[in-house]
Amino acid sequence: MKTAPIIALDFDSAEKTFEFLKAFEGDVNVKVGMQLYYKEGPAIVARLKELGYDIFLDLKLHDIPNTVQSAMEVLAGFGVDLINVHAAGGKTMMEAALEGLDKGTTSGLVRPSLIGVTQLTSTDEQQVRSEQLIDGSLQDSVLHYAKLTKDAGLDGVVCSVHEAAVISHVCGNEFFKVTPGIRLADGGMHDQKRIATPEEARLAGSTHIVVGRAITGAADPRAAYEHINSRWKGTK
Ligand SMILES: O=c1ccn([C@@H]2O[C@H](COP(=O)(O)O)[C@@H](O)[C@H]2O)c(=O)[nH]1
Repeated sequence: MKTAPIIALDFDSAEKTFEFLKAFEGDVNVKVGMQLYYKEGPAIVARLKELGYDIFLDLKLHDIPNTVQSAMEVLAGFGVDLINVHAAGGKTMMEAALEGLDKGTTSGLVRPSLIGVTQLTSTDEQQVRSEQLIDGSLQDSVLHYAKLTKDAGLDGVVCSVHEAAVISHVCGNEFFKVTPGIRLADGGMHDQKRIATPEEARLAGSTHIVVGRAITGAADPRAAYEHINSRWKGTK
């Protein structure tokens, strides 16, 4: 997947999605999440692919290993570039996901990169302790999931910018650190807890940033994208 920001297409219809994308060429990366996928199904992925976008299919699979393996075998046929599971599903589940992807990547296809979600960027320290009953810190938990993900043979993780540097240190620079929760300094947090700016993401060693509302909710989404991209790349 290209290193350009990944735009989260959190829309409720194909119509709104393609209206939004009129301002963008096929050279941006896009993310199809649960809302759009559940509404439009595999057809939305096929249409985006035809238009040349690099696609992150963000369905965050989390089930027993056999189910995840079978689902991944199907999803491998979609030809997306990046796909994910919840690391909390465990090492065996992640290995099964990889096996499913390998099996479903038939000739003419390239296996999508597979990443594990560590702790959602909407989760904070307090929730980790009181809701998940984890004794250690949130960073320890994220790092633990990152190591588990690497041991399972995956290509990287979804984490926040705040954990990217320590994950690079332990799992290597090449290991994907895909970081949502990106906000401009004057932007609202919405439901996110572990936010950071594009500059902070670059300096922390994120390999990719995922940006939704800071672009899709902007008065001029194309200008917002260019602004975020230049900060991410360090050209402004
Ligand atoms: O930990 C995670 C994992 C996934 N996401 C997804 O990224 C975007 C972020 O949208 P914003 O509007 O920029 O907040 C959204 O699609 C989430 O499902 C995440 O935020 N955190």
